[in-house]
Formats: sequence, C-alpha cells, structure tokens
Amino acid sequence: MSDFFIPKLAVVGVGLIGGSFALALKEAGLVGEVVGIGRGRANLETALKKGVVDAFTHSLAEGVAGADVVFLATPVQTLAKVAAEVIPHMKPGSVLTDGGSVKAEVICAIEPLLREDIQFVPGHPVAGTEQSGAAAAFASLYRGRRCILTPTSRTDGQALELIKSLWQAAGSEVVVMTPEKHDRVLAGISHLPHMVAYALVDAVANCGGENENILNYSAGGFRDFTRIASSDPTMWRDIALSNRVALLEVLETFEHSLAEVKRDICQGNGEALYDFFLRSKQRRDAIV
Ligand SMILES: NC(=O)c1ccc[n+]([C@@H]2O[C@H](COP(=O)([O-])OP(=O)(O)OC[C@H]3O[C@@H](n4cnc5c(N)ncnc54)[C@H](O)[C@@H]3O)[C@@H](O)[C@H]2O)c1
Ligand SMILES: O=C(O)C(=O)C[C@]1(C(=O)O)C=C[C@@H](O)C=C1
Repeated sequence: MSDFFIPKLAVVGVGLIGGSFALALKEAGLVGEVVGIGRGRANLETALKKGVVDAFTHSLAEGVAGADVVFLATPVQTLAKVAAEVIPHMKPGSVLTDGGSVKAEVICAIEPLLREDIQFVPGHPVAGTEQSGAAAAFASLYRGRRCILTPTSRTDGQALELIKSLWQAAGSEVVVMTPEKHDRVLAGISHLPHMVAYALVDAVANCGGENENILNYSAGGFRDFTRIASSDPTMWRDIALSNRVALLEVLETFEHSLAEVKRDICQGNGEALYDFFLRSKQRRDAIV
C-alpha cells in the first residue's frame, strides 16, 4: 500500500470534476471509502450507482466527519461558503483542497476561515468537458492533463506533497504557480475562449433575422469552435465574476485582435490578413 493511502475521501459537489477525481483515485487504489456530499438526490444516486461514491449525504457536517481529505468541487462562487460550513467539522490533521477554476479570490475567502489543525491546498485540474453532473464523470479525465496547485505562504509543505501525489496518481502533470499567475493564465487559455464561444453562438443565432435560424446549417467549423458553449451556465457565470479583472484585460486584448481583422477586411488588405492568419496558424499548430 502506498504511503499516501486515503482511508476516507469526502467530495463536496459530485459532478464532473469531483466525481472524476474520486473515480481516478479509486482506480489507482488510493482511497478506501468515498463519501459524496451534495444537494440533488438524483445526482447522488447516479454517483452511487456508477461507483463514484460508496455513500452519500446531504449534510456537510456528517459527510466530512472523519475524512482525511475533503475535496471541494462546487461552482467557484459557492466554494468559500461551503468551506465555512465544512471546516468546523473536519478531523484534526486532515487536508482541505479544491478544484475551482479561479484561485486568488477563492483563496482570499477561504484562508481566514482555516483552523490551525487543518491544511488547505488550493488546486485546479486543467481538464474537463462541456458535460456536468456525476453521470459525466470518468476515471481517465485527468490522464495526460495538467493540474495546477497554487500554494500560498500558509500552505503546509507535507499537505502540498500529498495533494500533488494524488493528482499524479490520477494521471496528471502537476504544475505549481501563484494564484495570481494562475488566474492570468487561465483568463487567456480558458475563460476568454468560453466567453467568445458563448458570444459567437449568440451573434450567429442573431444573423439570420427573425424568420430563419441559420444555426441549423452549421457544420464542423461552427460545431468544433462552439462545443464549449454547451458548458454549464452557472459554472461560467461564477468564473466570469470571480476572475473579472484578469478576464476583462484579455477581453480587451481580444477586441484589439478582432478589430485588426475587421480593419484589414474593410481595407481589403489581403497581405495583412494573410500574415495575421499565418501567424495564428503557426502558433496553434505548435501546440497541437
Ligand atoms: N467542468 C470543467 O471543465 C471544469 C474543469 C476544471 C475545474 N472545474 C471547476 O470544478 C468545479 C465543479 O465543476 P463541475 O464541472 O464538476 O460542475 P458540475 O456541475 O458537474 O458539479 C458540481 C456539483 O456541485 C453541486 N453543488 C452546487 N452547489 C453546491 C453547494 N452549495 N453545496 C453542495 N453541492 C453543490 C451541484 O449540484 C453539482 O452536482 C467548479 O468550481 C468548476 O469551476 C470545472
Ligand atoms: O474541455 C472543456 O470542455 C473545458 O472547457 C475544460 C476547461 C478548459 O480547457 O477551458 C474548462 C474549465 C476549466 O477550469 C478547465 C478546463
């Protein structure tokens, strides 16, 4: 048995992220019992049936009692509230961690709530799909992906190593960075693309006029580009609001890029358009 076996894991919010974490650790043989905590009974029953959790409860206090690790996987703007309810009931020596997509605001809200005898390791698996709920969870979600951990000066080194080992066991490469850098990077590579995808669907839906839904003619290009616009609106509302400063900055940069394309089209400047498209093609080709 590994020296970081977790006898009891509590997962608050048994959806895509929390459920997949539980499944990955179960598959790796690193957890004993998994208790799921949530609000919707049907989702928790699905989780139980799929073997994502071994038991579930609607009570945060009951669910986290005796747990060695508590993983928070609810929408970003609920994390601090959930943490406030969970922390008083956690076992001394246990570790609290999370999978929220925004870090600085969440950490600022959670750290003052911590007790001396529990540790907090903020994290974010950079992996997901446009699906949500326990039905969407799968054990290999994190395989070959990155997980970013954002420790602060208050984060305990041993707890950080434990959570790092768990994500590695789930198949992820673990990267450590500051919460502020995390939020800037994610604003660009994740939050902006989701805003653009939602806006694109809206814009194209409005292009056909009142009597025609031109989305019905959409093919590969539109569907590939907008897959992520099928993501959960609650999750993305929370991310947009919690990372508003970094997101507004990248939205402005995006507006400049779009304005450049628009200007070159307007001026019939084929050379500039070609150079612009080539530069972007080369940059994208280099990462896929
Ligand atoms: N979906 C992704 O691609 C992705 C990737 C990385 C991180 N994240 C982050 O992980 C977290 C969970 O996302 P997800 O995709 O698993 O969402 P999800 O909707 O699949 O699961 C979230 C679960 O939390 C439950 N929940 C909501 N509020 C709650 C509360 N107050 N108390 C208890 N349970 C509550 C919901 O009922 C749901 O079952 C979010 O913070 C999200 O930003 C998502
Ligand atoms: O692949 C997807 O559907 C995702 O949206 C996953 C994705 C992203 O890559 O932007 C979304 C949000 C996260 O916090 C991390 C990953």
